[in-house]
Amino acid sequence: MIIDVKIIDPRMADQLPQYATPGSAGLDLRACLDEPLTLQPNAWKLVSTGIAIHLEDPGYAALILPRSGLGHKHGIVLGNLVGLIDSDYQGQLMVSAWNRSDVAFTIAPMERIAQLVVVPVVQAQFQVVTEFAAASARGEGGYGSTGKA
Ligand SMILES: O=c1ccn([C@H]2C[C@H](O)[C@@H](COP(=O)(O)OP(=O)(O)OP(=O)(O)O)O2)c(=O)[nH]1
Ligand SMILES: [Mg+2]
Repeated sequence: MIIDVKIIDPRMADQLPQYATPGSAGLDLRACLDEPLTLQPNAWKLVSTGIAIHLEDPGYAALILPRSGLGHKHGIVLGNLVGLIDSDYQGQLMVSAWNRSDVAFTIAPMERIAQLVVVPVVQAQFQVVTEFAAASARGEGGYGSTGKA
């Protein structure tokens, strides 16, 4: 799939998001910073990526997800937990970097801080009913109704 990308910060021209391996699902996003950014414990900051994408087709969206190494080892996750990029969004991709740890962490300029996953999307339409046509095995059960183990 080809996605239009706009380079907002010229430093990103030769550092566009890439799949690290042939089987990667995520494209690493870099922190387009002028200087190192220190996030104190429990601080969060919106970080520019220096690029914009336009998916255009409403059959796609992109998700911004944490990188597992940064999240697990350093507590650097996302302030919005998951970022959803709409197919019609044309602005700069932004990463809400949140230091959920109790140790300060410094993000270096151009460091890979999160990853972008392009996913298919179905836009649903609602049809109002008073009863669902067929009873399911689950019915209204939820929130652990099937037991613990
Ligand atoms: O981590 C993120 C999340 C969102 N966005 C951009 C793309 C997305 O299409 C737009 C709106 O995001 P969302 O719909 O999640 O936010 P909202 O609070 O509902 O804002 P809006 O009223 O603009 O839809 O912001 C980012 O750049 N990074
Ligand atoms: Mg929205």
